[in-house]
Order: sequence, then structure tokens, then C-alpha cells
Amino acid sequence: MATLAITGGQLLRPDGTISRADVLVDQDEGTILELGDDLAGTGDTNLDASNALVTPGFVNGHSHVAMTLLRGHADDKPLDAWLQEDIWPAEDELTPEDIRVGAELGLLEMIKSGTTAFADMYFEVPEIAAAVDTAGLRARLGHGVVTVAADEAAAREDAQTSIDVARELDGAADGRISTAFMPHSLTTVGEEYLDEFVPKAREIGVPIHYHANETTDEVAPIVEERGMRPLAYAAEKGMLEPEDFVAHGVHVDESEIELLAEAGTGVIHCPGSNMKLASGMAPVQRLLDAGVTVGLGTDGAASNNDLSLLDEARDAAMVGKLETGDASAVPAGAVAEFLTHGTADAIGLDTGRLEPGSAADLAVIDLETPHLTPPHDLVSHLAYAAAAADVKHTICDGQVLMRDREVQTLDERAVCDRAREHAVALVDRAAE
Ligand SMILES: N[C@@H](CCSC[C@H]1O[C@@H](n2cnc3c(=O)[nH]cnc32)[C@H](O)[C@@H]1O)C(=O)O
Ligand SMILES: [Zn+2]
Repeated sequence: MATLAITGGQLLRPDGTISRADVLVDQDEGTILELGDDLAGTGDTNLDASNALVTPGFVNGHSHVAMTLLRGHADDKPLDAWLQEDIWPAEDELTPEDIRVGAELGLLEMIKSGTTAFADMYFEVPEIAAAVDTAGLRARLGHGVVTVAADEAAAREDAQTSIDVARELDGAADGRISTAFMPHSLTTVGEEYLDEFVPKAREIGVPIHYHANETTDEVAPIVEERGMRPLAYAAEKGMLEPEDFVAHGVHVDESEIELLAEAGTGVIHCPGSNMKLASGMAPVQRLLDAGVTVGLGTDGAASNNDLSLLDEARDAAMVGKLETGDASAVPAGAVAEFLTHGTADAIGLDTGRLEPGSAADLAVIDLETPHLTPPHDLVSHLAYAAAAADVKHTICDGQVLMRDREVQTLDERAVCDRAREHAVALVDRAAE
């Protein structure tokens, strides 16, 4: 058995407290063997965590990782115009190789900012899975279905692809990859396709993930046409099960909050994207008060514009206070849960807690820097002051993905060079 010891650090425990502990990892099993006062010298390899905070690897509950190629391509527009005028035309030009290159760039950024697990909706998913396999992260992947502009044959094929991808890739990358059926949203996928394909997702036993109630423009047509709130419609379509999770949930009313709480369906809060596209402020504290499982996501890099969950954590705390007018809303402890097991639970991945037997997915945050001094409260630092560049080691499934800020599984220079070339060529093609 190969072992790894992470020694000298302060450890974020599943109950949200922080105390001194070393960690011993079984690298073959990818699990934590032991937590102890003095495990220095017990591992085959050692990572130094002195004057550092050891946390579960961060979990990104909603992303479109290959969209890194479109970072900075279209800014300062609302959702509908942004998608229709800029993003979808550029995405029409994406080749499978572009998606592989964009995914590698996104995964590089995730590793460098302490993220070890994520949920992702995109297309050419086998390319993304291959990148995840190489990079070493854990993921729940799915093919996003859009039927609005498609004829019936193309729409059914798109939905069938989402089912096939979910079936075929589940368990890939030595079990680090799981999947979901991913209709894009309740307004971009026709009812007949939900009726046909939601039961197929249930048959193969995968969760359903979709964008919901992101903007008022998405809520109004459903209320008008059907006389019911979008999430009541989702429940009627069988898309509000405990394993399912929706992105955004910005414009949800009390009846929908209750539906989510009763169903046990998770909500992935994406405050950066919601602010940038001016979509609105999700009622996160009310969701928490009602008992809804809330996670955190960056959304794609074209609406954020980075994939760092530490930025997202601070945004979540700040927006939570602004939305309620109450400075005690969405406190640091809640944000620490969003970063770790809160989001893992929402997307159904068994990670986010550091205890013997659990997944060895960890991030080590260097505290030896002015903006993380003094150490009154390290949970506060996690929520309000830490940044991506403070992450010095990242471990997933017992493997060291980054050591001393040096990524081990991807060649940083080569990935960035390739991404630059592919992104420039892509935007040129889209402009033709
Ligand atoms: N099969 C579809 C792709 C769907 S993937 C998921 C889609 O979600 C888009 N997307 C990214 N961020 C958001 C968001 O915040 N709301 C809605 N859609 C988004 C993204 O650009 C991508 O087109 C097609 O071929 O067009
Ligand atoms: Zn999205």
C-alpha cells in the first residue's frame, strides 16, 4: 500500500470546527486512513501543511468547464442576448478538440484553486471525460440538451445522446466519473422530450440536472402558459427527486422553496454568474432556513469569469447579506459547507468531509501571507479572505494533483498555449 502524509496543518472537520491534525492517506484506495497528532514520517511521501489550513477539496456544483475558451469573449449582456448573440454562435463552431483543450484549461484552473470535484453540463462529453481522467479530478458529467430551435429528429437525437452519455460514462476514470441526464432548462427543452426522456433517465438510474428559475424571463412564460410556477411544472414532469439538482434557483417563490425542501432536490447557487448577467439574487438564507440542500457553482468561465470557488464563496456570503438586508445571513460557516460537503451532497458525490474512511480529496491553503494574517478565525478566512493563489497542494482520490503550486497531472504551459491558439481560431471562425 502506498501512503501519503499531510502534516503540520490545521484541519477543517465535518462539523465545521478547525483543529490541529495530520492526515494519513491510503493512495491505493484513495481514502483517509487516519487523522492524528503526529503522523510525520509515517507516509511513503509527505506534504508539508505547517502554517496551512487543510480542507476537503472544494466542490463546484455547476460548470461548463470547456467554456474557458470563451472567457472574455462576450461580457456585459443579459442571459438571453448573451447566449443567442454571442455564446451559441461561437459554440456552433466548437470542435471536439477545442472542447478537450478548453476542458484542460478549466481543469488546470480548478486544480490551482483547490477544486477536486465538479458537476458539468456541456457537449462532446467524452472529450471532457478524457480530460478529467488525465487531470485526476472527480466529476459528474452530462450532455446538455436544447430542443427549442431543432426539428423533431434532431431534438430526439440530442436527448438520446444525453441518455447514452450518462449510461456509457458512468463509472469512467476508475470510478471518479459519474453522470446525469441534463436537459438545459425548462424553457429550452420541449415538454414532449421531457415526457419521453425523463423516464429513461430514471430507468438507467442517473440524476437529472438543469438550469431553473435563473431569470424572470424564464419564469414568466411558464407561469403564463401553464398557470403554474416552473418548479411545480418540474415536479409534474418527475424532475424534482432527491438525487436531482438545479442550477441557479434565483427567482423561486415560497411555494417553490417548500417544494424543493420536501423533494430534497439540491439548488446550486451561482452568485458570480447571477451578478454578472444581472439575473438577480437567489434567496439563499430562506432556502437554508427551509432545509433545502444548497451548493455552490461557478457556472461557465464566460459568465463569471473565473472558476475559483473561493471567489464564489465570498460572493455567496456578500450577496446573501445584501439580499436579506441582514449581515448575519449566509455566515462564514454556511459558506464553508457550500465549499465542501454541502455541494457534494447536492450533486450526489461522496466527498467533502475529512474523516477516516472518507475520500482523500483535499486542498491545502497557505496561511503565510499578509491577507490571511492574523489567524483569529480560519473559517472566516476561508469565506472572506482566501483566494485561489493561496492554495498550495491539491489532492484527489489520494493522488497529488498539485504540489507546492506545481500541477503534476497537466503541463501548465502547454495547456495554456494550446488554449490560446484554439480560442483565437474559434472566435475568428465564429466572426466569419
Ligand atoms: N446541446 C446544446 C448544448 C447545451 S450545453 C449547456 C449550455 O449552457 C449554456 N450556458 C452557460 N451558462 C449558462 C447559464 O447561466 N444559463 C443558461 N445556459 C448557460 C452553455 O453556453 C451551453 O450552450 C447545444 O448544442 O447548444
Ligand atoms: Zn450554467
